[in-house]
Amino acid sequence: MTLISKIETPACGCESGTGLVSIDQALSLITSAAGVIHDVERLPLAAAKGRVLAEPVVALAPSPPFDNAAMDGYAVDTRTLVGPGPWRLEVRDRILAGMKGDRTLKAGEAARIFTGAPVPPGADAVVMQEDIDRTGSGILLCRRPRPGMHVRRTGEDLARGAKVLPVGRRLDAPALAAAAAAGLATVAVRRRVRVALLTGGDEVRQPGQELAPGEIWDVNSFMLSAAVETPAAQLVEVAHVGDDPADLEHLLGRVSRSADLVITVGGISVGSADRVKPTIAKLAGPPVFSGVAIKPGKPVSFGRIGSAFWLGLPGNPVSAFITWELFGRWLVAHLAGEAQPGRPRSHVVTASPLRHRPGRCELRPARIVGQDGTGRDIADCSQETRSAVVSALAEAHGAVLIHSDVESVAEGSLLEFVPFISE
Ligand SMILES: Nc1nc2c(c(=O)[nH]1)N[C@H]1C(S)=C(S)[C@@H](COP(=O)(O)OP(=O)(O)OC[C@H]3O[C@@H](n4cnc5c(N)ncnc54)[C@H](O)[C@@H]3O)O[C@H]1N2
Ligand code: MOO
Repeated sequence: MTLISKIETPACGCESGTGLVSIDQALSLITSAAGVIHDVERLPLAAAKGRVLAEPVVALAPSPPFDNAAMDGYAVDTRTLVGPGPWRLEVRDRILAGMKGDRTLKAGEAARIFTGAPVPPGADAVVMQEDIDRTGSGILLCRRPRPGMHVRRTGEDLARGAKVLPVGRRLDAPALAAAAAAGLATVAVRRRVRVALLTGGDEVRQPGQELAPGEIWDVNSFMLSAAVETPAAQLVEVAHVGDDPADLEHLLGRVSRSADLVITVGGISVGSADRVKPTIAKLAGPPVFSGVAIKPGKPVSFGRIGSAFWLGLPGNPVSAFITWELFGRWLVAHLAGEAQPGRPRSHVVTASPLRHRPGRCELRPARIVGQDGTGRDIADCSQETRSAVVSALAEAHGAVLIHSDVESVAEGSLLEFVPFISE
């Protein structure tokens, strides 16, 4: 079902007796719980980039709307070229893109024509200007053109009424091109998913502030704000809360009334200061899942708070980023109504042998460093994933997936690759 599930065999071990769910179980629990946000808005095409269609796009007119030249050259009627060539044709008319071009071509005539200009009545082919010889006021054709040559036929791209884009299609550049070619001025799209991002911890200060002993600069709010905000998802609140559970409870209660998705970062592990899960339990009862057999990111959890969904990411920045990429993007794509959430599967070969401690499936940040002789990407990564090493993240193009039961990966082995998305 998912890009991960196809490669994750039952022997993977993610499921085995750990009290944690597998990656695939987590994705499927998210899919079952997260319904599409049904609110729809109509936007001008220019404002719809990255949004998800709530109604199909249907062509209002054929595209192209008239037969037109695919090349700069001469419009001719192949039916009037009798006998063996060469044929001399007198050039009448000069038809540029945007002109009517409605004068009928007569036998023995050609019309000068430019790319995109309407092919005049009577003509059935366009000969490239490179393929003729000019002779005074005429042209000399040495080779017989094929009927239809270099003519873009009315409706050959889209017929009137053709279904161009389905509900659930994200309006990327090619989809916007298709909607524009279909003649739509506006499109019906889902409203943006409203996301609240709550980071935590008394030790966290803003970059630039002086650090007292034991304090660190905030990484997560910058990293996740940048990752979360997309055309389909809108950050409605970014807030930091200290370790006082009462503050967290108050904030969660408030943002869960205005957001569709509340993301907490940190405070989700087992320490006594890790107050997110008890607070969520107090406010909303048990989560849908609490912990995934994945490294990094084991404590990642998912559930509800009131009418909002809750995604609890671990505080270690690498763990937070990987779990966002894997589970957060999946969740947002479902809420946004994307018909095909997830990303195309891809595989890479490893640049060097890898060691792995069996237990959890690992997503190890990796950098594409070249291609092998068969064109496959070669991924380089370190011998371990360290969940607080942010510098490794900045160098990575994505993460390789190492199965939980694997102890070593030989150089050149094929591994699934999860690219990091930058929008
Ligand atoms: N006894 C156990 N300890 C831990 C376990 C465990 O199973 N048993 N799991 C470890 C794993 S795995 C992870 S991942 C972390 C997750 O911890 P939390 O989600 O509770 O996160 P925190 O403790 O709040 O923070 C972890 C780490 O990240 C730093 N941090 C937090 N916020 C930020 C921020 N905004 N910017 C930069 N760095 C941040 C924080 O200072 C900590 O160093 O738990 C392990 N422990
Ligand atoms: O699962 Mo944690 O993210 O390894 O540090």
